[in-house]
Amino acid sequence: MPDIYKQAAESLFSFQNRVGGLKALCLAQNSSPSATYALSTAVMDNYENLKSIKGITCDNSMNYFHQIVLLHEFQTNGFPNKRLRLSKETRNTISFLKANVDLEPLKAMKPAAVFKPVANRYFRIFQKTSLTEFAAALKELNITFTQTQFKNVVVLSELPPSAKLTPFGEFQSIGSCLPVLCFQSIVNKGTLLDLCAAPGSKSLQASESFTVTANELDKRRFNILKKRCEPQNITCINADAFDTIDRIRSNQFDLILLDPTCSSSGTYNQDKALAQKLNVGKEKDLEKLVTFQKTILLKALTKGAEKGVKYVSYSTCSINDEENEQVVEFVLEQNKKWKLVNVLDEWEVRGLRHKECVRCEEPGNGFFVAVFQRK
Ligand SMILES: C[S@@+](CC[C@H](N)C(=O)[O-])C[C@H]1O[C@@H](n2cnc3c(N)ncnc32)[C@H](O)[C@@H]1O
Repeated sequence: MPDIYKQAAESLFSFQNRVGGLKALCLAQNSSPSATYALSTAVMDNYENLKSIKGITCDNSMNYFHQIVLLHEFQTNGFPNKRLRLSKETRNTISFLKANVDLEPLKAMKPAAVFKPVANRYFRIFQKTSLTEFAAALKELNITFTQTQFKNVVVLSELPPSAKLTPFGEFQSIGSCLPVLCFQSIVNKGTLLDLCAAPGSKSLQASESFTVTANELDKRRFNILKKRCEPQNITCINADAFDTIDRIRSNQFDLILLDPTCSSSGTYNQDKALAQKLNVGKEKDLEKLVTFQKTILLKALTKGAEKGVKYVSYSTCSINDEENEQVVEFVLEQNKKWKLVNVLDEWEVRGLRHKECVRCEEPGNGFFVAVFQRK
């Protein structure tokens, strides 16, 4: 058994430092990535309670997140068994907590009062999954689910060990599901190029309707993408999206999905205090990020128009106008061959100045999607 406590602490620490999305960071861990993700998200749900415990090192350091993870474990199962192969850091953190923190209030809290999820826990059910089988599996785990407005996206009452649900679908937030749901509402088949694809959630979702090619620049993230996507017959390319766009052949792709690196400010809005403290999305490199987003989208649209692409989606898990509507306005001004297409009428939250676009403003699941159609 690997030391998932240290791995979860590392993932949460990197997530806080905006190295990447929590899911991708956990999946990048060497061993038991799914268990690490389940633990990390459970800690996030419990974070408001854990951070109020007196005596911990409140400095947002790796050590702080290690303490938070172990407090969560202490509260749910007791401190990890000494016989497990725990790292020196985990053993030291347990000793620190035992010596410096009053653990009694944690023991006294009832789990029901403690586990108040901050963000909804979404699950995307595969199209091939029978709802009856899925419901039966959840019943066995004592978990309930509620349907969203999309028939294959549900909210789970709590997070089960992810391996138990692997046959039925994927953990994927409703915001992250939106780009492919938008495409599926316009066309029902075709070829799709996902330009910034790792860790592969949208490529996997898209592969249920389209023939998908998934492109990723970062070698480490590409390896995760490949491991997840190749078994689903998705072609994976490890290259810079700018080069891949240059290599598109005429009529090779009907659709381009562009979900580039962003500030991830939408994933932080579940903890307003933390977001403000970090000044998420308003940091000095926002400008650099926006330049990248504008350049790559413009290139995808320009080449796409030449090579017969019919639709391009642009999405971010940011809630900033600068990374969303302003990027859309910039490219529409620069390239007159494309127009915005109205998507998902039934989705109520729309773009700030463009009712064609969709936004998700739910805490922790902030998202934006625009779909362009070739005129
Ligand atoms: C927001 S994440 C994509 C998430 C993914 N669409 C999913 O749903 O799982 C952005 C990805 O773009 C990749 N990326 C950044 N610049 C790139 C480039 N120039 N070419 C290809 N991929 C790039 C990053 O490494 C990162 O994996």
